[in-house]
Amino acid sequence: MAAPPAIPRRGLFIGGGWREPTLGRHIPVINPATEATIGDIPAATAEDVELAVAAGGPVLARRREHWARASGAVRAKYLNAIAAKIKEKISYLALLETVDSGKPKDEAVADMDDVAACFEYYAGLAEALDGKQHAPISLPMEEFKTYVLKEPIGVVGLITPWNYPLLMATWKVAPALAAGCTAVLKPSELASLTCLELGAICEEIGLPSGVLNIITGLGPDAGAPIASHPHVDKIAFTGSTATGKMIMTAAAQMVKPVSLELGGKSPLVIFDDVADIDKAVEWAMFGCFFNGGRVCSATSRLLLHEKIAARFLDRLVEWVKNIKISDPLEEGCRLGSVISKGQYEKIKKFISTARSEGATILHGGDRPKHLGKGFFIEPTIITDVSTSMQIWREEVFGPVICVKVFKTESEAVELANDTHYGLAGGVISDNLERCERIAKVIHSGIVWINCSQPTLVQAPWGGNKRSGFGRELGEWGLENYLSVKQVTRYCKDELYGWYQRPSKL
Ligand SMILES: NC(=O)c1ccc[n+]([C@@H]2O[C@H](COP(=O)([O-])OP(=O)(O)OC[C@H]3O[C@@H](n4cnc5c(N)ncnc54)[C@H](O)[C@@H]3O)[C@@H](O)[C@H]2O)c1
Ligand SMILES: C[N+](C)(C)CC=O
Repeated sequence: MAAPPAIPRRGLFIGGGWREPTLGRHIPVINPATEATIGDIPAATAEDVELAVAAGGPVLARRREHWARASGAVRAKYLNAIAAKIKEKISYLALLETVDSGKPKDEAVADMDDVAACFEYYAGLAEALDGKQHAPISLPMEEFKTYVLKEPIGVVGLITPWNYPLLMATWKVAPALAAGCTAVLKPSELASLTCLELGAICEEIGLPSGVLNIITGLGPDAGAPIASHPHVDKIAFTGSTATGKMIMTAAAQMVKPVSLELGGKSPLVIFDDVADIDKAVEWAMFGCFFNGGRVCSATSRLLLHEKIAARFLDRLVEWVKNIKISDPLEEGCRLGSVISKGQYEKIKKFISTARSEGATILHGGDRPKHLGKGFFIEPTIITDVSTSMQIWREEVFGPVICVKVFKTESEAVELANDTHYGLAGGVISDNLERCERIAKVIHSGIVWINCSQPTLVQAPWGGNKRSGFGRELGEWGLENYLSVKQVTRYCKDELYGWYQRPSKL
């Protein structure tokens, strides 16, 4: 088993340096796999948000202007330097995230790889942005010439969740900085350690002070003041639909743009023509048990064609029994603990409600017998589910999959779309025409064919309906932080000639 990492004690990262929170409060950091308190993080309040956003006053404003006016190529140098430092510290950061969140060490390493790749990708887009400035607009007249500038939106507030702590922050920080924005990042109070280390990395590479500020603390105390701050020009939020609504309400008071990446209850439809059942089973598992199911896009509603349902479920149970559930620092762990006691209790309640509503717990549903301590829950498969049940309708955000059986393609589509959410969906079939047909009619921002969950930094990410709006990643991620300015010039020597020239007296 890997040795637990040393936990650094950090302050808030404001204006390029570290500060104790104004009110001196801290939040304990609990390793959810051992229940031990391993450190603490600062609990910021509105006073600290004020410092991060505005208290730098004119000096900070000048620095921000400097960052905004720097060429994309200059900003790219800093982003590449951050990526290089992440790579240098990858094992340490991964271990830190493992003990902070309970996710398996191997998954944390993969996340840190993605973090570095995301900074590198947006370094590339920052450079390319220089070449896209002054793009001419074709006009049907000669007296005007128009071009377009893409300018940073300004100061952005980035509020992020605990499921992929540093990666979800990076999806926002990297494009925001690439665009020339300055940012205040507020990670989740349940997993902030690696985001604070990002502050240390910014310090090490000499990122101009005030460009990225990192405020840790509780949502209502440290997140809400960012959302409602008059000098924060945009909010990018990833988290629950309930919090997303509050953020949108606060931002609306100042007509502040928001992008919202919210929850999901995504379907995975599996047809009877799959020749290789094990291949489909593995994707179904990846879709809902990877990262302990704490994935916004988890395909947590499994739809099985009636002809393969029994065989598929037998095989799924066999595979699931084979998952190594252990302290996430152990070699080969594939399911760690959930994030907190609160989340553990919430997931147990989902399972007991499903049981009391008449569903069958086909597998799992409890704490694994070999683990006496820590917030562990077995991978859980729930069958005999009806569409009115809570387990079908609400996001669990844990290792719990619910199953329904269908007879026809149209019934499968109807069930797949039977949700207020619209983040992702998947279809597995050996008939590619059928897959393409279904990809078109699933109401979601992402559709996977013959797989579930691959996430590519180059491709757009985001949802419809109550899963939010706006797209992260790819060029869409950069556009989130850019404002488009039209510049139009009148270029004839003569008068425009609409009004009559007064006579010269
Ligand atoms: N769509 C996506 O890409 C995506 C990705 C990851 C997670 N998620 C969603 O995130 C949720 C899980 O994350 P969570 O439990 O951390 O969500 P959450 O909504 O509880 O918290 C998210 C962030 O918002 C902050 N916050 C809470 N109350 C606030 C308030 N009143 N004002 C401002 N900020 C506030 C929290 O401190 C945290 O930093 C799930 O619903 C999941 O689906 C979505
Ligand atoms: C996209 N992903 C899976 C990395 C994060 C969503 O929760």
